[in-house]
Amino acid sequence: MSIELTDVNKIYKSGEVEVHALKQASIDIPDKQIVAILGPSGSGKSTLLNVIGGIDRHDSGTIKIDEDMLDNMTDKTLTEYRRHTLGFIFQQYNLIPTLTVQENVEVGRQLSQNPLNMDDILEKVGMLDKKDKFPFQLSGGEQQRVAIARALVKNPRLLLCDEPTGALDEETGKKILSLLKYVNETFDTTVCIITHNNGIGEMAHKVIRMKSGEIIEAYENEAPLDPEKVSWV
Ligand SMILES: Nc1ncnc2c1ncn2[C@@H]1O[C@H](COP(=O)(O)OP(=O)(O)OP(=O)(O)O)[C@@H](O)[C@H]1O
Repeated sequence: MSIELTDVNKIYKSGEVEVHALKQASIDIPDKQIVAILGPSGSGKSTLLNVIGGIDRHDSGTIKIDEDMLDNMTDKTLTEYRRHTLGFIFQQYNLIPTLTVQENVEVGRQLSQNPLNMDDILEKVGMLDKKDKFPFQLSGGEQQRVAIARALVKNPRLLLCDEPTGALDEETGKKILSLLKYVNETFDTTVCIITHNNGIGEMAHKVIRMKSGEIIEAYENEAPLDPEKVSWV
């Protein structure tokens, strides 16, 4: 799934104060790539992901996802787009504490018209043998695997990840990155990863660097590193 942003602006207003969270952002993300979005806190990374994911609307400019323009999509079409095309993964996993692993993943499956087989996905993320456990019985890395399974079972063409390893230690974080790479290669999923960790840029096909709402740098990596080999900062 390819993504093309042209001169995208997003301004948040609270009272008299305006925050220009995205300033004339233009970027191409080719299909089937892993993209790392880097930048300091408040630089606009989540805003960029949220407008691409149709969670938030941009104020001006154009966003094209494959051949579809998000700009004038009705709320209904945007909901369909989020439901059928996207998977989201967050730093805090957002699992439902009263549901088992299997039941949490079932929530994702129910949202899709074209879901993948639940046990296959649980096996691929290494959680099949723990499918009857509750989130509190799992480590952070295991909970993130379940969150990835919940996103993947929908069979999304685009996976949007906001600090997916932010709560994890280096060893576990690298395992999660390896899983994202595996997902990208196995399912041809385009994967966008927001991170403070510059090392994650080393495994991406493309790196986008943001500062104060602007995309200040974007480059392709000739030879993305294996996730196990990236530096961890
Ligand atoms: N809903 C909102 N209402 C008002 N201002 C917002 C809102 N969301 C974000 N902002 C502001 O927009 C700017 C960009 O925020 P954003 O969350 O996109 O940055 P970020 O790079 O993802 O930061 P972090 O790494 O801390 O998550 C910040 O100044 C933030 O305070």
